[in-house]
Amino acid sequence: MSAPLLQVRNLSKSYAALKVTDDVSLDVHPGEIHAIIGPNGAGKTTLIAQLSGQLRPDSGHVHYMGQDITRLPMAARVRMGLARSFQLTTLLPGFTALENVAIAVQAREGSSFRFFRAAASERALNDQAMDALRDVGLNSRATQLAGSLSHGEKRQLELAVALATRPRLLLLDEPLAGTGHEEATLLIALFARLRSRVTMMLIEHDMDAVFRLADRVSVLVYGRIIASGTPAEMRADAAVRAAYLGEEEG
Ligand SMILES: Nc1ncnc2c1ncn2[C@@H]1O[C@H](COP(=O)(O)OP(=O)(O)OP(=O)(O)O)[C@@H](O)[C@H]1O
Repeated sequence: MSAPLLQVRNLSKSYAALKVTDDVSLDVHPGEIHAIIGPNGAGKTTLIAQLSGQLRPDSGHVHYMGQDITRLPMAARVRMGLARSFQLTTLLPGFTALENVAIAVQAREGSSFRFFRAAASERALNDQAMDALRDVGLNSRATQLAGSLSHGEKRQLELAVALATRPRLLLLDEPLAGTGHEEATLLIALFARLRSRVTMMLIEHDMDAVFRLADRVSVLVYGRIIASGTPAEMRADAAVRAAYLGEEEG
């Protein structure tokens, strides 16, 4: 197996007496979709926040592409290709879908666009933004205001914004939350299509999506990883069923 793209070692984080991340170690390999599942409040979002650089762990290490990034700020991680797909709140509702993505492209490219003349620069920006919209199947909605898009389309746009930073590893926090069956099916197909281009870590409550998409699943309960393996292994694991899947069935 190839060297891990992401290595998490003994990561811990507490809020007062509450251990939200408790000695977490896991590997994410290039090309895989690695799902993190667990009951509400298990610490999934807090874990992703420590991987994206939004939150400092109390102890432990995060290595990305062989480099210790534990203390790197989020912007530096994004430049290295480690991006988090943000929640809908970060979309700008009064701007078009294309503008929302163009802003993300500009943030990534930064100064490199200053070398172009204004008109050429704008065209180059829009071309890249349009590519990202096409990647998520939203090109026909480019001129619509983000605020006027349906919930599922906003989720697609959120993904286009993340893809515009050209990530190697994309951290996805409940990308299907709030979507209907049809929207979820479309997004699942989209992630399946993207898997050849980008490695993904996926937090998701939709077990159907997890078992369809994930190559590996890690199960988090009270901040600890209690099991890690293929979806089939996790489905058959008694501790996992008791801690989580059983709860769903109940
Ligand atoms: N800033 C904070 N201060 C104190 N406690 C916090 C803080 N952020 C999160 N927590 C607590 O940490 C625990 C883990 O929260 P987290 O949001 O990471 O869980 P989760 O697994 O993502 O949950 P869900 O599936 O409901 O989104 C929860 O008990 C939560 O109340």
